[in-house]
Amino acid sequence: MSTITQLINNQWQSGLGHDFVSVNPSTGETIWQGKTATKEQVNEAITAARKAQFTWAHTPISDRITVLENFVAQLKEHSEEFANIIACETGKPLWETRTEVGAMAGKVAISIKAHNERTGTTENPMPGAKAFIRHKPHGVVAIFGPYNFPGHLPNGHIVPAILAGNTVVFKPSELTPKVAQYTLELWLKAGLPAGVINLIQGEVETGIALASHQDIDGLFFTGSSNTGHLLHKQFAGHPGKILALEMGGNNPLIIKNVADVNAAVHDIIQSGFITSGQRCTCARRVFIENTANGDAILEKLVSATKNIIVDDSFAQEQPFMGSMISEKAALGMVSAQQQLLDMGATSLVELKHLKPGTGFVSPGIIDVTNVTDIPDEEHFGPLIKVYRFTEFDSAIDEANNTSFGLSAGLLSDSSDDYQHFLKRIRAGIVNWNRPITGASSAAPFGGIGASGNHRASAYYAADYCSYPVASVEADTVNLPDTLAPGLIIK
Ligand SMILES: NC(=O)c1ccc[n+]([C@@H]2O[C@H](COP(=O)([O-])OP(=O)(O)OC[C@H]3O[C@@H](n4cnc5c(N)ncnc54)[C@H](O)[C@@H]3O)[C@@H](O)[C@H]2O)c1
Ligand SMILES: O=CCC[C@H](NC(=O)CCC(=O)O)C(=O)O
Repeated sequence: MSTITQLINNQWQSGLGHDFVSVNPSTGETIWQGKTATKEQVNEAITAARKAQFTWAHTPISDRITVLENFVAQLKEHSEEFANIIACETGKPLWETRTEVGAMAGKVAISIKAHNERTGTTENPMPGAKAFIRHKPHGVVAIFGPYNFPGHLPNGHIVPAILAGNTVVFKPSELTPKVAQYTLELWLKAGLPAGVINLIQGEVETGIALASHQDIDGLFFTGSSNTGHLLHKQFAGHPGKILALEMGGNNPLIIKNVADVNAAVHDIIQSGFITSGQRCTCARRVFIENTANGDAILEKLVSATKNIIVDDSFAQEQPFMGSMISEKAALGMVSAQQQLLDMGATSLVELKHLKPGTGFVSPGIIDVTNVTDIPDEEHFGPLIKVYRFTEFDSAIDEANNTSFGLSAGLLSDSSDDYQHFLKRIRAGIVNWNRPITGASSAAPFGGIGASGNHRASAYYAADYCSYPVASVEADTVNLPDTLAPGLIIK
């Protein structure tokens, strides 16, 4: 196992901090070991990024795109190996990690289109001059990634950032260093110039050293709301630095009048349990109408949930759910469930930790209809909280009764219901008769409130990767035909 795990100025080097390891959560086996980057190494990475930035920004865009397209070719050539590495490090099933690698490759063409459409150059004639709108990169940006999509989500910041001419210092989740290292190996094979993307591995103290460094021009973050809030406080008093925050959610899904019970159950399961509930867009709160139709949907949901296959990433018969990211995360879900039970909730399907030393849990459903004062928290795992409702408007009010606002959805056969819902619900992603997970990279992606700071990523990532420059330009300096009143120039 190599411990040369930091990439600074295209040179691999060992961290000079303390040891840390990455564990396959399905087996408990150590699959990566290294040392954290020290403050000095973070500084070195930022210096390398700074040194490379002007040249990179002024490299013709066609050449920058060539590097990105080479990266896509590398992803395609090594897709199976990469999907295996993501599966080993996250515990996600192989079918899902294959889609993650596919999404990474797809990101490049989408980002190029978005870059041109949203941040291109425009020119307009005006009397005696021309008006231009151009865009410039911010400079050196720090990128922080989460563990649940350790390839795809940092990639969603990195690709548009370097396309726009920024250089990057990337700090991945400490739970997924191996995926990050492999990603950078592919970038190197793609012909990445020195200093354009630097990889800094480590735990919280490495993150703090990077986020608080005075020489970064911005920080693009995907991760938990707690960390995002800390970063936001840290950036207070630095209005010139751009901070893009993509955080968690306490996402509602309302179910009302659906004739096809199986279809409704499918969309609830896809919303709540995909990736073992470890997607920021997962439905945490499912509101089911108190009708015979609601009863039938809940009954089917309970039986289908009990039949969900949970197994190893590489099992011959692929499971719907793999392991959670760690045993700690799995035990955290068991204790969140217990907390709700202690508050008076009723378990409909118990979430169980399946195997000591691993992150395997079975999915759970808990009825919280009669519980008051449920904490407005994101339980980042496969536990659906069910609320039964009678009045649609009360369900919408309760759905909005959260500090978060990432995703929300309605399953209903009535378009009037959807129009009613759409006008009232507060979230950045609002779906009708589709799961609330699985957002498209070709659309803006982000939430309001505690879920983000109005700098949506995916298609709109282009917006926070550069700043607009408005210019009025003329070839020569000319005296205007008419001067301002009181002005005499002879
Ligand atoms: N909205 C989105 O696009 C989106 C996508 C995926 C995940 N998420 C959210 O991410 C969370 C799960 O990911 P996670 O647990 O890896 O998130 P996290 O907040 O624990 O970690 C994210 C990154 O921040 C770093 N970090 C942690 N504390 C820090 C600090 N004090 N200063 C600087 N850096 C610090 C981590 O090392 C990691 O690189 C969930 O809440 C989920 O909803 C959001
Ligand atoms: O865990 C959070 C991401 C969930 C995922 N969203 C995206 O992939 C957004 C698209 C992009 O960033 O390109 C989902 O909605 O399932």
